[in-house]
Amino acid sequence: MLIIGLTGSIATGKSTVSTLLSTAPYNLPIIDADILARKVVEPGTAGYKAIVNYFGSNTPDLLLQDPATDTPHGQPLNRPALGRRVFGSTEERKRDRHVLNGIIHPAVRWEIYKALVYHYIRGQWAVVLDVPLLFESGMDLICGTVIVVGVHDPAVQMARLRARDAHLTAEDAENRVRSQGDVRLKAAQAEFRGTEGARGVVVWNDADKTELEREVKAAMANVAASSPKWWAWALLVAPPVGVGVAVWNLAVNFATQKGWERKKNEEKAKL
Ligand SMILES: CC(C)(COP(=O)(O)OP(=O)(O)OC[C@H]1O[C@@H](n2cnc3c(N)ncnc32)[C@H](O)[C@@H]1O)[C@@H](O)C(=O)NCCC(=O)NCCS
Ligand SMILES: Nc1ncnc2c1ncn2[C@@H]1O[C@H](COP(=O)(O)OP(=O)(O)OP(=O)(O)O)[C@@H](O)[C@H]1O
Repeated sequence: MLIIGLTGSIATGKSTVSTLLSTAPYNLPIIDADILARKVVEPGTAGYKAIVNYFGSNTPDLLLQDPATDTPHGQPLNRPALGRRVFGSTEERKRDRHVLNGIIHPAVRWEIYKALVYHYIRGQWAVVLDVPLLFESGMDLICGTVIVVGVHDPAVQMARLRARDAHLTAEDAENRVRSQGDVRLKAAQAEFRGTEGARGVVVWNDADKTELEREVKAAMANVAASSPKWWAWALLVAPPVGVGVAVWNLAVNFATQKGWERKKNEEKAKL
């Protein structure tokens, strides 16, 4: 089964692309890390308790105060309020973001592994792993292909974010954009994996949605040519070969990650 990692930066169009990939003619199953990140902090979960323990004492509006949303396990998290605690570039925000990631990411990773096994057993030829922090969390290691959805112009990204999330102030929106790496760098990292053989693919989303559909079609033609369906089924009926190929992929991705880090360090040293 081909694991297609889908990433980008905030509001660059990942969800729009994953919606396209989940419908005809692609019909791919989607594992959405944002959805899982909500599930693992629902009232009553270990993640919820850890967040309330750490952030509760100095975030007065951490929980929603609306009786309509109460559950038997407690009041749900007030996500915009938590977002104000963790998005931004001050040391305090970075530290709090690190703590929140440390609570949520291991739980999300576990949910992702469970979902991958489920789709593998069902004989899917490919599955899309929609993870905003794919590179940062190291999950690109397990992906046969990484698709980065990017926009060249940060102003377009900001305008789309503000239009979609009207409840965010300009400062909130700036903080969210600054909390994620530059999407152009992520695009370069995808290309570094190798565009031939579709290990890394970049979908630029500066124009309208029709153009985006065209970009996605071209990207998926490239991916399907590099990893045909018969190959996924061959791996399913011969598990030892499947395991061998998975180990080989991991090794290649690990070497590529190291190569990318070396390249970035060399570029930094030149400055
Ligand atoms: C802080 C939270 C509660 C804010 O929730 P809210 O509903 O307002 O935003 P939402 O979850 O839809 O996130 C919107 C976008 O922000 C970006 N983002 C989310 N978390 C992070 C993070 N830790 N670091 C950088 N960017 C992030 C992603 O692009 C995401 O798609 C929430 O984002 C969260 O729990 N983040 C930590 C978990 C995480 O890293 N999720 C990303 C996938 S694992
Ligand atoms: N090509 C486009 N033209 C116009 N609007 C677009 C285009 N692509 C996406 N959008 C809009 O931009 C907003 C952000 O897109 P989307 O939600 O897909 O981004 P995302 O990368 O998944 O964001 P997040 O990281 O916050 O989850 C949405 O309102 C979407 O409808």
